[in-house]
Parts: sequence; structure tokens; C-alpha cells
Amino acid sequence: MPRATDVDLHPGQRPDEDPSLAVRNNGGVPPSDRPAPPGRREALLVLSFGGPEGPDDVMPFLENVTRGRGIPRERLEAVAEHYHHFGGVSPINDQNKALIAAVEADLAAAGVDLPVYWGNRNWAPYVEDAWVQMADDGIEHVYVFATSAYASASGCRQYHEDVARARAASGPGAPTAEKLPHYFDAPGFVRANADALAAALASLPDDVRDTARLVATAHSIPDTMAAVAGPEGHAYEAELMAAAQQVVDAAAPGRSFDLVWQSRSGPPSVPWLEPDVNDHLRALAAAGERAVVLFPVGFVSDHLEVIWDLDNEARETAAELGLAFARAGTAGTHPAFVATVRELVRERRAGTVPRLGTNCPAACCFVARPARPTRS
Ligand SMILES: CC1=C(CCC(=O)O)c2cc3nc(cc4[nH]c(cc5[nH]c(cc1n2)c(C)c5CCC(=O)O)c(CCC(=O)O)c4C)C(CCC(=O)O)=C3C
Ligand SMILES: [Fe+2]
Repeated sequence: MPRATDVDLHPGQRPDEDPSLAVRNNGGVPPSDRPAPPGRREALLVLSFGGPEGPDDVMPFLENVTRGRGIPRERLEAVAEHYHHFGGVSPINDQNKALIAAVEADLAAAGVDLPVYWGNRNWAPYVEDAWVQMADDGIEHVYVFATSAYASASGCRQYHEDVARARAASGPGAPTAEKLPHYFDAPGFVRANADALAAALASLPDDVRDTARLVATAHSIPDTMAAVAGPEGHAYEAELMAAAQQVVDAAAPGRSFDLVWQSRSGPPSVPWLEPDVNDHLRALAAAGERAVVLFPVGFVSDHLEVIWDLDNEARETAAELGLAFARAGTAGTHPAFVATVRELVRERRAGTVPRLGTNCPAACCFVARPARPTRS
């Protein structure tokens, strides 16, 4: 099988040399291993998924998310019900507002002069509109902090595409951009997750606390998407495994853990990463386990897929099985995580050699499917 990096690239060609590849590669970013030019007017953009703000938004939002993706209608209707359960409002928007407020306060406290903007892929405020605003405000260059810590088409590549689309839509003179690297192994992200795991463990009854099974969760993705994640493929699973290991090393040294998947979508005929968290709970109970702690290290905030699929579904599964259950929080607005955002920008401004994710190769994480239409 060809490596993901070989797809579409001529021998010796760098992805940023071919303008036709720009949409898959940050829209032609400047090389990331140079310090920021002094005096350049810069901003930070928090780039997220977006979510509905009320019942009437739910279906149009889901159609935005799944356009051209082959997600069965029944799945959409089921997910719509999850949103309607919460009044049609996704918690992700308030969580992003809280993160932005915390980042602004942290930057101010550290004496870093950097305006913060917000844009989403799938719902207002859209990234395209944020780009126009930044251009109007005279911003020349944007550091993009995506609310996903990992490689994959969903968590990395699509955010690159969002940036390229927004830049193209706002015309010549629009600010240039670079996506900050994957931060699954950033000490502040690990610290935030480790504190949450320790708190969840502490919430369990004394008699099961030391033996409870630790279970990391992340969004399942199609096997084909996992195979091309990162320059060598399978980076999504590898990064999750590395992050979960560091979280456990910090919160519960020496204990073992499992990494399993949640929120599977798509038609049943298409294979996605397994096992599903609910099946895994059944297997654990059958093997005689008495307690579990889930820690959703694959997500950065307690958005709908965390509170529905874990706090409702997985908790219910555990109750049926007689397993004591605790669910750890996500990084959210933990001060160590908030400081990580500042640190990622500082590294980039200094021109520190990037980690994976800053300038992913053009074909990295690329899954062939219809391009999303540009919003007009
Ligand atoms: C890896 C990954 C992350 C983590 C990284 C990242 O953050 O990007 C993530 C996050 C999120 N996913 C979210 C919501 C949804 N994801 C869907 C569909 C899909 N997710 C996928 C993967 C991921 N998703 C995939 C492969 C699909 C199939 C369609 C496709 O190939 O693209 C659908 C359609 C219905 C369904 O099929 O479930 C919805 C509504 C929300 C917002 C929740 C809220 O509102 O609070 C968030 C943060
Ligand atoms: Fe998703």
C-alpha cells in the first residue's frame, strides 16, 4: 500500500509548491520553522466544530456536518434526538466561549498582546466570517488553534481545509495562517486530563477505587480514515495511545488502561474503529471487573458526544451490568490547558521546529470524498 504522503505528490515536490494542493495544505502557509517577522499584526483563531443554538438549527447543522458523507438518514434522526434532549442547543458553543475568555485572560496576564477570534466549520460564527473580520481589522497572520488535539481527517485535515476555504473566500490581502500543531502530548493538555482522571477516581467508593478499570475513549472513525491519519498512517490511534499513557502515568502511575471508541456513525457496512465503549463495558463485566473510570481523552471539552454517549448511554450500560462508574472531565478551561494555547503560539513565534500538525504533508489525513461547497 502506498504511504499517505506519496499520494498526489510528484517525486521531490513539497506540498506547498503546488497551488492546486493549497486547499489541503493550509492554503500555502509560510514555512513554519522561521521566527515571526517583527511588527506583523497577528491574531489567534480558535477554530471549532460548531453546534446548534436552538431546535430549528439542529437539522440544518447536521446537514452541514454530513453533506456528501454518506451518513444514513436514521443516524441523523437519532443524533437530532440527542440534541433535542438538550433543547436543540449544543454545549460546545458555551464551552468555546469559556475557553476563549480564559485564553484572553491568560494572554493578558502574561503580557501577550494577541487578539483572539472564533470561527467554526459547521455553524455560526463561521470561520469564513471570522476571516473577513480579521482582514477588516488589519490582521496579517493568524495562528489557528483547533479544538482537536489529534491527527485525522476530522480532527486535523478538515481544519486545514476550513482555513484554506476561509482564506480563499475573503479574497486577496486576507491574513495568512498556520495551524498550531497537534497538542495531544503537550504537558498542559496531559496535566488537565490527569487532574480530571484523578478526580474521577477519587469519586469512586473506597472498595473499588484501587481496582477500577481505567478506560480511555475517543471518537471512532472509519478504518480507512485511521489508515491515512498522519504522514505514516494510523497516527490517530498512536497519538491517543500516547496521550492516554501519559495521563495514566501522571494520575495513576503503574496502572493499566484500555483505549476504546465511542460515537460510531456511518452505515453498518463500513468498518469503524472498535471496540465500542458499551461492548467493552460488557466484556469487562463478563471478565469480573466491578468498576470503571472512563476518561474521554479524545475530546477537549464536554460537548454533546461526551455528555450523551458517555453520561447517558455508557453510564446506563454500566448500571445494567452492575459496574460502578465514573466519567472523568475533559481539558475544558483547566489553567494548564489554557496556558498550553499560549505556549503553542510562543513556540511558533519563536520558530521552534514544529511538531506534527503544523505543516502536515498535503496528502496527510486526506480521505477522498466530495469537497464541501464554499458558503456564499
Ligand atoms: C474524530 C472526531 C472528532 C474529534 C476531533 C474533532 O473535534 O474534530 C469529532 C468531534 C465532534 N463531532 C461532533 C458532532 C458530529 N460528528 C458527526 C460525524 C462524524 N464525526 C467524526 C469524527 C469525529 N468527530 C466522523 C468520522 C463522522 C462521520 C462524518 C464524517 O466523515 O465527517 C456528526 C454527524 C452525525 C453523526 O454521524 O454522529 C455530528 C453531529 C462534535 C460536536 C458535538 C456538539 O455539538 O457538542 C464534535 C466536537
Ligand atoms: Fe464527530
